[in-house]
Amino acid sequence: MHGTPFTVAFLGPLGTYSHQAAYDRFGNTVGYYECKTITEVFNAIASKAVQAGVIPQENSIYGTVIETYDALRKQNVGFIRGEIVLKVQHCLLVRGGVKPEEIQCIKSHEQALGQCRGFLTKNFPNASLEKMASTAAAAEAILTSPKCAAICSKLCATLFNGLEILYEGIQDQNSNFTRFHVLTATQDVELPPPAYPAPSQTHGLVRLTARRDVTPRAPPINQILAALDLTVSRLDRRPQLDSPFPFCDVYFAELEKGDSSASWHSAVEDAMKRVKALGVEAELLGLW
Ligand SMILES: O=C(O)C(=O)Cc1ccccc1
Repeated sequence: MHGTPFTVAFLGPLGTYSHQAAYDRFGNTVGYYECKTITEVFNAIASKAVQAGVIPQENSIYGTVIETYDALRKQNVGFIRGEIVLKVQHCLLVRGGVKPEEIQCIKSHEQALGQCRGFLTKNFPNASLEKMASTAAAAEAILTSPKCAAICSKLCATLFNGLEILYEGIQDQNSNFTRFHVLTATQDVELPPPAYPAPSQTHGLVRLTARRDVTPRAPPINQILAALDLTVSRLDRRPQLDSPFPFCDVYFAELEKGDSSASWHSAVEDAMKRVKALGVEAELLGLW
């Protein structure tokens, strides 16, 4: 008898950077499940329609992927189990034969539009910019919008018949990397081993919520970080949507293991206990 094949959700369609990142990690050992938005990837994991998902998290030029952190504010959002870093080289694609001077609009994912802002301002100051759900969705859309171009990967020129590359390497810095998270519904879902040697666990993500409606004298973030007393390698902040007070935030502290030989999991659990003793909510969103 065959079990359910291990299936990985990603922001589709085929040809997105998320697809490439997922393939780099899982290769042809798993089934794939295309989603239309990043939020849909989170939903597919939470509803157990898939066993894992790949989510873009940050880019070295344009920074945080906002939709990802907004989703990470929810309860039972899944658990981060790994990361994939992908080198990103953007191309400008058009329908075959379209000249640069004919381009009136440029479509892509907001991250890609942001990563190429300098190029777009210099070369297409009058074109309108249209945010799409993904880079490959933009490539697909220009098949039926001849006056538009798409920012996407070179791979899309092969995947979508009738498109050609007008410019290559158009992002504002030659060095451009996106980091993706591998998510499962819970910590105990068994992941297929990566083709490369699995790195030992050195990262953690903790969500920190100081609730002024519950604890009016909620401590400021510097006191919360001092109580964590671990290396915080990255800190993100998004508005707390259900707070009756304006300008209350949720913080996401990415932790990095130091030299200590103690168990990383228990070091993070102990740090969370110190934070909770201040009356602050601390939830573990990932260990990898
Ligand atoms: O739209 C895509 O291809 C994605 O996977 C999101 C994204 C967009 C731009 C750079 C990295 C990831």
